[in-house]
Amino acid sequence: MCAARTAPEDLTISKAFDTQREQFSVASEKAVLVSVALPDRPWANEADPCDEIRGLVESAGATVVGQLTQKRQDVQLATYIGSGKVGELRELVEGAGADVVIFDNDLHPGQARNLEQALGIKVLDRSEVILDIFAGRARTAESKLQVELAQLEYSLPRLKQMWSHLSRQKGGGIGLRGPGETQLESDRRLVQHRIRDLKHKLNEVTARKEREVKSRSEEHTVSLVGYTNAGKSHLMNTLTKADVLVKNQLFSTLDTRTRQWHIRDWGRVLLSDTVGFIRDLPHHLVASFKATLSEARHAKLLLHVVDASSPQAEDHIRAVGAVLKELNCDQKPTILVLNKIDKLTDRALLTVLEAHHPRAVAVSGLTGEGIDRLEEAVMEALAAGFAEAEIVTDAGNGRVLAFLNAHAEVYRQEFRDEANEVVVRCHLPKHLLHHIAGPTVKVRFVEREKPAAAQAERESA
Ligand SMILES: Nc1nc2c(ncn2[C@@H]2O[C@H](COP(=O)(O)OP(=O)(O)OP(=O)(O)O)[C@@H](O)[C@H]2O)c(=O)[nH]1
Ligand SMILES: [Mg+2]
Repeated sequence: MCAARTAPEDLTISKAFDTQREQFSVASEKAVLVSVALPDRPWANEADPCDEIRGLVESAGATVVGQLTQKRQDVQLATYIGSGKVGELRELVEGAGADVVIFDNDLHPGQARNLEQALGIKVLDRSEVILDIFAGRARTAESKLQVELAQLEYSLPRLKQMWSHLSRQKGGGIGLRGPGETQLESDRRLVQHRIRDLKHKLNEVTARKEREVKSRSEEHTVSLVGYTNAGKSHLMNTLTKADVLVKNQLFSTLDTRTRQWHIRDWGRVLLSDTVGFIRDLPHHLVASFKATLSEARHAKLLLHVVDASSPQAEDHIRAVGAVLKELNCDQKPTILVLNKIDKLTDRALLTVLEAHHPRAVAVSGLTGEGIDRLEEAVMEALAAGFAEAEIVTDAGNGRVLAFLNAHAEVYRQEFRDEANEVVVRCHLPKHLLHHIAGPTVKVRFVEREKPAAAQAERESA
């Protein structure tokens, strides 16, 4: 339920939110990175443990001025890293004149607060940086709502830390006493109120999107999913001759784009490009982006794009698998697309990936290599849910004839006057067959026939 909002509350919350955005934003700041390996969260790249967080921080607009790494058996409750390392970090921060420390790990609000007290500058974690990038890139009303919701849900348990920041900046003490405590309570209520309001708005967007997506349920819908920067948007442009944004940065795409893809000998497919995933994607973001991800959730087929030239390709495949599971998409027909093969200096890496994923298709969105094999694999996968059929029914069975004309690809319709029946030769989704079942309907499965239009196109080529 969403209570009616009043204008002044709106004003207050947006101010509080702006302050919080400012606190969490790292654009044009000098950052020191910290990456901690734990037994259940080892480094993806031992040779350069800060590789990914550096990419994220630079994508957010900050400059990296130093880094600190440590392997630990467990987390130090108060400050995540031990007191010796905190001292080392303080020296690094002072020496480099840093404005912010960014952890590649997720911190509890109390840990961030304690670290800020010890270091004297702001301390952010990986999720906050990802949220900051999303906030900076959100362009449509929908993605702005989604990002704001994710940020507020993330910030709610951290409001106290935010207020201690403000009180320190204003020359006050660190602890929250008296009026600060009251303000904290009222902010908490405002944030909760705004969260309810945003959820309500987003539920409406999600419901509308689901209706739109379902109205295309008879179409061949295919979604590109994959790790951020894997080349999804580039592949979309190559396949559909579209012109969507392609950039060598993390999270270029935040909104879904759908374009027509004409596959030779098959026909039209609707291809969607969507937001990229990353390991440990903040849970709130996945939940908030449900509307944007609805194309992927309802697609008949997923193309899981991976940057095969990355030494972390297997980690990326696993991380994407985890997000797909969270979206209940892990049982969907999926083709693994090993992209950027033009970039591979050592083709042995591709051989290893292909050995692990024998059904994967290797392509280059850049040079077009392998695209014909990808088209074949897509046709094969889409055809698995379809049947070629010859359907015989009474000539007067208008319901079945209308249904077939609306939902199937009808090649021929032949009336047999002597038997007063009609034979329809068509291609249709198997799950629709039960809609036409009845005592006067006979279905016979036959060999696939090329669609007339595709056949003509092939002959003229
Ligand atoms: N060499 C090479 N580079 C590629 C290929 N495909 C994409 N790229 C480059 O990889 C970078 C990322 O490409 P995008 O298509 O924006 O990646 P994305 O998966 O859509 O990324 P997000 O939207 O951020 O999730 C760009 O610099 C592309 O030019 C490829 O096949 N080969
Ligand atoms: Mg993209």
